[in-house]
Amino acid sequence: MASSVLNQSIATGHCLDPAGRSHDHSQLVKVSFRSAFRGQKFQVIGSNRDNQRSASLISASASQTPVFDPVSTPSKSIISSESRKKSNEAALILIRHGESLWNEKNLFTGCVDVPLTKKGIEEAIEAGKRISNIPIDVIYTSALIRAQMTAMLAMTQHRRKKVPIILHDDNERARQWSQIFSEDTNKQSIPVIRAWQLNERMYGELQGLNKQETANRYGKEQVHEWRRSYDIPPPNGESLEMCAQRAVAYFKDEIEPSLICGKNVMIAAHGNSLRSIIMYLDRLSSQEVISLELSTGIPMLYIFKEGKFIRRGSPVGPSEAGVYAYTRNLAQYRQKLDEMLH
Ligand SMILES: O=C(O)[C@H](O)COP(=O)(O)O
Repeated sequence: MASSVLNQSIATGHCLDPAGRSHDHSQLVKVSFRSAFRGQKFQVIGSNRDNQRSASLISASASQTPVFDPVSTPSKSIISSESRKKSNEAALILIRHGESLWNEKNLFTGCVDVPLTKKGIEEAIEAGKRISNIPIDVIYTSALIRAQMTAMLAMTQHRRKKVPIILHDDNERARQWSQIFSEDTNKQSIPVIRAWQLNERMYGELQGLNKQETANRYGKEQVHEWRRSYDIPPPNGESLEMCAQRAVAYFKDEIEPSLICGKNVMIAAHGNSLRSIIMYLDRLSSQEVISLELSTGIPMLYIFKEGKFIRRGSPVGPSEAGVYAYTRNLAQYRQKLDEMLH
């Protein structure tokens, strides 16, 4: 019986990515454990905070240089390992969940856990087609079903055909009972990490109210202020600033280390938790973020390279020959996928 022993070691603050390159992360705890993905050694990088258990999870063996992961074999590699190191980059895909049943009813949703509508399901599948050629090594979702549905439905369209598997590591039994006993199956899996920190902003006493009726009752300006100001919370709810304090902190502490180690990440979350993360990525002011709106189910691509986030726009469908969102590395990944699949 595979042990899912969690061996915890305080690292020297270095994360070794799969290619053996070390990245200095002072104050980081490197925790490695044989997880539910038996046999596949995972390197769990997380902040030194007491929430090590929710530390980022990156697969240490799934791929060497993630952008070339699924089909690269040394003989076929069209980029020398040296230039790979130089060109090491990571893709970050952000996607707001598809339309939910309460979006359809125009109700304030916040942290109420409602599923997608049929249209939302279709949006998630369409989003999956748009990112079907982009490498994904780990997926983060909020703890809410509408984000998890969006991620899983989108991944049904991915051409690499790896299987996204939601990690259940809330306790030792959950870890033990969700173990996988095949190395090959592990390699064909993508860990999905659920994090409440990525939940939609908590809308307090507006949750469940109709947005139009609320505007009629309290006035359009007041509702707009609650919905789109930076630091004014709805009654007993979270302001965007308060949402950012948890969502951006989680991104920096738990997700960014995976990107630094070259892992390609998808985050499926919510309008406001993603607005707060984009505010960080694009360095928007509290004034600029007010006008930032995210549509449901539209993927946005960033490239993380040399510590910077470069916004690449929203990838159009896989059929387009040369989409502006792709970088050279991503175009080569797509080419290698084509070779593998034909
Ligand atoms: O929580 C909700 O109601 C929506 O997901 C986002 O609402 P908002 O666009 O009013 O912030």
